[in-house]
Amino acid sequence: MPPAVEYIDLAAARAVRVLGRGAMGTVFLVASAADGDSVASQTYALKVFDKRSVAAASASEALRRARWEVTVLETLASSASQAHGGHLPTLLGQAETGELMAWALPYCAGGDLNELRHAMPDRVFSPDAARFYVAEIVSALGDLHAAGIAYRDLKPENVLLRDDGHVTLTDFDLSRLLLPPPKSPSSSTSSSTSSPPPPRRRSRSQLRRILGRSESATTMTSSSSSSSGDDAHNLAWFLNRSENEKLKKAKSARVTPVSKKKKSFCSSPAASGGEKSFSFVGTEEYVAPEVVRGEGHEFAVDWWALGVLVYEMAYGRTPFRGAHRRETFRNVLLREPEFTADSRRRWPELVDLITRLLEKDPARRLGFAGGADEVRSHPFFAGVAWDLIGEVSRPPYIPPPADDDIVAGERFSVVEYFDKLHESPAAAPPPETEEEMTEFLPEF
Ligand SMILES: Nc1ncnc2c1ncn2[C@@H]1O[C@H](COP(=O)(O)OP(=O)(O)OP(=O)(O)O)[C@@H](O)[C@H]1O
Repeated sequence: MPPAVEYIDLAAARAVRVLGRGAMGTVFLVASAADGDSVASQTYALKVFDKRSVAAASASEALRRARWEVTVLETLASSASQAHGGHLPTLLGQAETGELMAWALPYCAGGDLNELRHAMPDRVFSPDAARFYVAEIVSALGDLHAAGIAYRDLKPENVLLRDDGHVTLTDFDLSRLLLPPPKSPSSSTSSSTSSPPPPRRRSRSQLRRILGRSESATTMTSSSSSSSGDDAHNLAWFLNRSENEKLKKAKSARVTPVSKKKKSFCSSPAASGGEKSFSFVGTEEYVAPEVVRGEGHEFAVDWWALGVLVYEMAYGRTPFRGAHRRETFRNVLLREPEFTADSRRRWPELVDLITRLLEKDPARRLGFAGGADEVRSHPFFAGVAWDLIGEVSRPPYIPPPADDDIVAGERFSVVEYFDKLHESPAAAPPPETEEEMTEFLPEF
């Protein structure tokens, strides 16, 4: 792990390229010339929120959200819970000026799990490859939950691959601090659990408003329903990253209707200390039924999202996706995931894992009672050396060594990049309108 640093001199930060853009900002690959031990001599990802990029009415909320992400990363840094292999990012440093807020994270050279899936034959992972990645994600979620953080945005695009091929979760602006789950003495099954407190359901009209809020479909490119062949390890063409960029799926639509106007059905306890959150956030294909229903939710939403993710890894599509949001949510509430007869016969443990994670009643869901330990003890993971995961297990795919750009490519100033955007407004992305921003704002 690179050493933690506390301060980044933004004026000196030189970027090799833009790694990605999201609702919260632009992520740069920074690889400045070596000048000692400072962060400026390292290669790292710098996430930058431009305070000028949002409409004034939304600026304070957006800034609060950026700060929240840094707070979560700081919480992780001070948490002793990363016991199973360090699959959560290390906050390397941060900086803030009048215009920009920035924080540095280790650079993940291997892209994300969604890109990698698209590089697979039939766009699905073999059960062995899936087991490797899912085991590391379970470890990451276990560490997060132990730190009292519900992730609430698990999806393949947020699972990044480090240069050693192991995974790191990213994007914590929708995360929520809750009371950590009590330690379970054993990995008991969910059937022995008590029921959760009485749910606070949405009224029928509130539910109708949510279901009817948008008819736009998410963008998914893969529709294969066959399971992986044994050649899923053939990743040769994935090494051609520029080719792979063309296949990158558009980010799944996020669901965060939390504008002030809509708070009537987003009432929540305080940001920390509450055992449940009532806000309505996530990405629609991964959102758990209790979130759609407006019941209080907690760590179990992450185990639901894991079930969706495992299904997608195995089948090349998410299990509940409808033609539009209303249909997706209806499917989440009412439909059971479909499995091919072939996969039931060949990989019964995988099918059982998905079925138990996609249990609609959170109190009966795998992981609800016994947390990550309960998930780890599922037969699908038989043989996984949990204590050594991240150290000795061999990733199915190792990204190529640092590209030439990092070693000798041109650099540009991060500060000037944003200044230029605002000098020539035509080149700048339009500021978010208040309505657009309401899609992104987490409730605090
Ligand atoms: N540490 C990293 N290493 C390499 N690439 C990264 C890293 N962090 C982020 N990226 C790239 O930048 C993109 C945007 O990052 P991220 O998802 O954190 O931003 P965001 O603004 O929070 O996005 P969202 O719209 O999902 O909230 C990612 O999809 C990924 O491609």
